[in-house]
Amino acid sequence: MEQAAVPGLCVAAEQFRIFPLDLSKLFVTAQCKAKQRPTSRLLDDDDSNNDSKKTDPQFQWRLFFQLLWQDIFYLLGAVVAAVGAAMVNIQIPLMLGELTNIVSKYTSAMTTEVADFLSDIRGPAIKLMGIYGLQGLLTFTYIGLLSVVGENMAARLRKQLFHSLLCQDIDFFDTHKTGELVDRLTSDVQDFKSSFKLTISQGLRAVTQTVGCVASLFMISTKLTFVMLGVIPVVIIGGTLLGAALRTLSRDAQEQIARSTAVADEALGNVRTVRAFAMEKKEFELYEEQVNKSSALNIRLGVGIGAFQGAANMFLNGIVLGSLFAGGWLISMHELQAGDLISFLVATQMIERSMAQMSLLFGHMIRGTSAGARVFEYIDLQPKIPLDGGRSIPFHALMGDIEFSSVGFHYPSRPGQEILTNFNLKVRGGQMVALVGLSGGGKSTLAVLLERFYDVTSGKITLDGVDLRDFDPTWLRGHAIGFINQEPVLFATSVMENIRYGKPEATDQEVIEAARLANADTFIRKFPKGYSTVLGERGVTVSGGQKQRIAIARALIKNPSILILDEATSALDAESERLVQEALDKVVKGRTTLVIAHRLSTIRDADVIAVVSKGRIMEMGTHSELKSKRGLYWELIKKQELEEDLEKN
Ligand SMILES: Nc1ncnc2c1ncn2[C@@H]1O[C@H](COP(=O)(O)OP(=O)(O)OP(=O)(O)O)[C@@H](O)[C@H]1O
Repeated sequence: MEQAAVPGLCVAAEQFRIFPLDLSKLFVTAQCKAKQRPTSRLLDDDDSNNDSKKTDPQFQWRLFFQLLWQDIFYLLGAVVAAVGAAMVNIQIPLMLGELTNIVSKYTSAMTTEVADFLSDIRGPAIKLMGIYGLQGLLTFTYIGLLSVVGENMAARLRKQLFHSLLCQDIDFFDTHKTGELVDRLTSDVQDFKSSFKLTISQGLRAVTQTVGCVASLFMISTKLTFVMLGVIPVVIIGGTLLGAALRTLSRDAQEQIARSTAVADEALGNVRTVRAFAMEKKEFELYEEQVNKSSALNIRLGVGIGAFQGAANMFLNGIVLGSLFAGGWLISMHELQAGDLISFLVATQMIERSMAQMSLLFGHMIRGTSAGARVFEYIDLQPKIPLDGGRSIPFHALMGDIEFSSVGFHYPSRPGQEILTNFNLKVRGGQMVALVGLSGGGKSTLAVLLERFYDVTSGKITLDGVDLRDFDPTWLRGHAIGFINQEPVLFATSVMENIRYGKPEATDQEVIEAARLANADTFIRKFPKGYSTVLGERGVTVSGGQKQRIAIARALIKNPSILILDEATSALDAESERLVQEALDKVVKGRTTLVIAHRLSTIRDADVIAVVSKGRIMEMGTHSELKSKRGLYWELIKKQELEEDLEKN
């Protein structure tokens, strides 16, 4: 009887190598991953960042099931295969016990016939091989099917979310940082997908295995099982307390990493500003400070995980030793066989592993559902101004008459600050109206209202007598109005594609025509690859004046009836300004044009000049009329002349 335990122990040792229990993963992967939101110099929070005041979004099961519905058969297949694999797994300890009993029978000196051994072992060995094979097949099936479901779901989520974000009102982008939105598209979708896959695969397996193995333990030996169950509460309490402390530490460490990443992100993203202010050393010091804090926290976490893992391993090995001791005692009393003890030990290991997985999964599930809730929140968000739908006027019939009638407006993000109050302005079709005035008076606001980036809060704006809100916004922005501002943004693609952005169906010839009209053709042809030259990120590889003329070509290619020029030349040097102004003079002819200008010299030829201050028109007339009045316009002229004199000297 004493000899019989030896081969059993060898099998047990093999089994323990199959199930290594790496507890460090429990904290590293289950930790609450802090969202890496830019913290702007770590101080954060202006009125545009009101996230901290918002409550956490709720997980929306309706959207979740809608998302899954298309892959329901794959999902059901995966669930069945995962549960099947777990049930097959439960058989393994019992089969190992059976094999051990046969092996131990031949360790006694009386039975040494090889033929007998082979015939005894053949049946159980083939059965175990079959079980291993089936388990492998089922594992392959559920992992494969879950990958299909998970990836399909993530792709659908990303597409729906991106579409929904693109459709949001402009005021949504006033209050949400780009980094946060990109974060939802990338890491939130990723977190949601991974935790979904893990919950289905490992969660179902772990629960089934735990229940099945506990039942097996009772079947093998009720006495030994009760001894085991007696120590489990101690493990759970100890593990929970230590685990909670380590999780907090882990979360702090993650948040600290996010903080240091935000510093690097901001510095690298704004490297030109950093260079211009010679702030490299300061930025490095800021980053160094954050990285040092993060490294200190991570060292503490590492030491904590080491201590926990050491204690846990000691405890788990103690359980093995205790089971061997108690089991051996039962064997000596002929109440248990060596094979049963092996079955018991392997089943115990399986339960430990399954429980460790469940605890790990709990963290994943929390993280996954909150990531999913954040994604669903924006998918479900409806914009107030739709992207399309409404009237349009054929190009030849559009007169371009614009009227602001008693318009009142405040930006949705700042309800307390009235920008326009009872604002009235009439622009006849084909007329050029210039808006001038002190900074912050509301000139650009008039332009964005005309583009219907926002809706007026009172009064109305009409185009050819029709309320702007009745028009199809896509037609309005895509065909009727061309907008050129001080800092146009170009995309990191070829010059040809950048201009074609204004009219996706335009031919190469049309693009070249638009570039010619915008005085851009000559310099584009001088680029190494002409119209195929790829511009750098945000168009940084062209000069300000060139960028502006490409932007003019892009606006012109849609042949808009109305042009809005918002300080289109104010960021340029004298020579570039001359070239751009020349281009603009050509293109404004025959179009209703709203010019917002600081340089009064550029708007002398405007049909009407309106002086805007504090959301109202203070004076209106031609250049010479306003000049002779010696009012606010005259003051502006004097101020500008003074500034120009100062600049020259
Ligand atoms: N997106 C926005 N959200 C909230 N407030 C805004 C927004 N854009 C502008 N404002 C505020 O509206 C007011 C009017 O700004 P607007 O840009 O229309 O003035 P402006 O006359 O064009 O000034 P400038 O000549 O300096 O460009 C300012 O007080 C500004 O701070």
